[in-house]
Formats: sequence, structure tokens, C-alpha cells
Amino acid sequence: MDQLLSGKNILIMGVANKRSIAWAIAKSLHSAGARLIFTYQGERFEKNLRELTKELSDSILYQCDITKDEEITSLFTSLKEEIGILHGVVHSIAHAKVEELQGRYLDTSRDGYLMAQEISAYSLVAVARGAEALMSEGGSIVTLTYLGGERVVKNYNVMGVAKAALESSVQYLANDLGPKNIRVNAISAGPIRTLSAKGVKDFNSILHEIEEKSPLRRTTDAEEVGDTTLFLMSSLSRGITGEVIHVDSGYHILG
Ligand SMILES: CCCCCCc1ccc(Oc2ccc(Oc3cccc(O)n3)cc2)c(O)c1
Repeated sequence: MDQLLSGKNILIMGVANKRSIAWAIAKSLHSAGARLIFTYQGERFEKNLRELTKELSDSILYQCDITKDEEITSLFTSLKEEIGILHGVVHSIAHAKVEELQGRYLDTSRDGYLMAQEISAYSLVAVARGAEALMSEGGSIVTLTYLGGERVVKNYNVMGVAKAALESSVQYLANDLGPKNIRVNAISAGPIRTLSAKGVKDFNSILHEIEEKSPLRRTTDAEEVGDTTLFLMSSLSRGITGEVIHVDSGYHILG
């Protein structure tokens, strides 16, 4: 049966466990017929990922630490040999020092700032450069962002500034890659209870505010983000690039 993503090879970076947004994305793309390739940061994530991907037939796993250029280069060299062509990349990677996701942004350290930028924003640029060579039939690159990159959200601090850089990078990358029919977009997801969310102080209070105030009066679930990613990976979104799509029950429209 011809499905939306039949015959498409899609790389998914950032599945840590079954609660990861990237895992919900993987399930949406797999059920639409995509062939999935996963990367994990280091062996402490490998066991979990192998266990999870057992339920998805014909998945391939590679180790890749996105802070090392040589590991990104060897990832795409391996993909070139093993797969040959890539149609999509999901970038769902971010990090900041937990002590800098609370208190005053003013107190952000130089190395904390640089780490957040390197892992949460620059990594997309390096990955997009690697993917370009394999996207000979065009492609779609999707990254995850959050409202705190557009305006102040208490405690998001240094990660907000990194997401602002990520969202601007999406536009510059879209401009560079558009002539090759490679689209670059971001999904701005409402707060979802993931392993990463545990690093943000008072995460629960914002969930409550969203249930009370968001237009849809409910929080966002990872499956909705999975389905919007499916849309962005498919030809249904062929006219969209350089965009940020909010999957957040409409919360971002409120002052
Ligand atoms: C106060 C804002 C509440 C809503 C936050 C929504 C959200 C939740 C998780 C997000 O992803 C991360 C990823 C890494 C991250 O840094 C971490 C996470 C855990 C431990 C650690 O040392 N750093 C913080 C947030 C994210 O970008 C946005």
C-alpha cells in the first residue's frame, strides 16, 4: 500500500528513551512507511535505543556525538555507503547546564553559554552540511524548538538564547539549501514531560498554566509533534521552508 513516506530514508537524532519526542516522531514516520536510521550519543543510550527499535522493523543505529565534527563526517560517510540517499533528518538534540536553567540569565557562565549554543544550535548546521551531500533527490530537515526562544519564559534562560540561534539558523539554512529542494523547518512544541524536561525548574507550573489558558485548554502530547513532523517530511509541505510551526495548543498567541 503506497503510504506518505514509502521508500523514504529518514535519519532521527535524539531518541533517549520511550518518552523522547524523537521516539514519538519515529513511530509516526515508521507507520507512514519510512525507513529509519537512528543515532545515539554514547553507549549509555545504545541499549535503550536497541530495545526500543526492536519494534520497528529494519531500523539501523549509529553512534554519533554531535560535538565532534569527525563523528558527524563518519556518520554521513557510513550512510552514503550503506543507504546512499537520505530524504529527511530529524534533529531533536539540545543541552544546557541544569544550574543555568533557573535563576538569573545574567549569571550565565561563558562555558555554559557556549555549550548550550554548540549542542543545541550549531549541531544543526553541521548535520545539515552532512545531509546535503546525501539528499540528491531533495529532502526535509526538521528541528525542535520552544517558545522561550522567541520571548522570555522564566527559567528557560540560556536555552532560550540557544533556541533563538537555532530558529535563525533554520532560516539561513533554508535559504542556502532551497535551490537543492532541501527544506529546513522547526517545530515549536508545547512543554512535554521528557527526560530533558526534568532539567528545567518549575516545569510543572507551566503545564498547569497551559491547561488553564491555552486556546485548546490542554497540554501538547508527543504524538501530535510526531504527526506534524510527518507532514513536514511529506510532499504535503512541499511549499514550506524556513518556517516555525507551533504545535502548542495555540499557547504562543497569548501575550
Ligand atoms: C520554563 C520552561 C518550561 C517549558 C520547557 C519546555 C522544554 C522542555 C525540554 C526542553 O529540552 C531541553 C533539553 C535539554 C535541556 O538541558 C538539560 C536537561 C536535563 C539535564 C541537563 O543537565 N540539561 C533542557 C531542556 C526544551 O527545550 C523545552
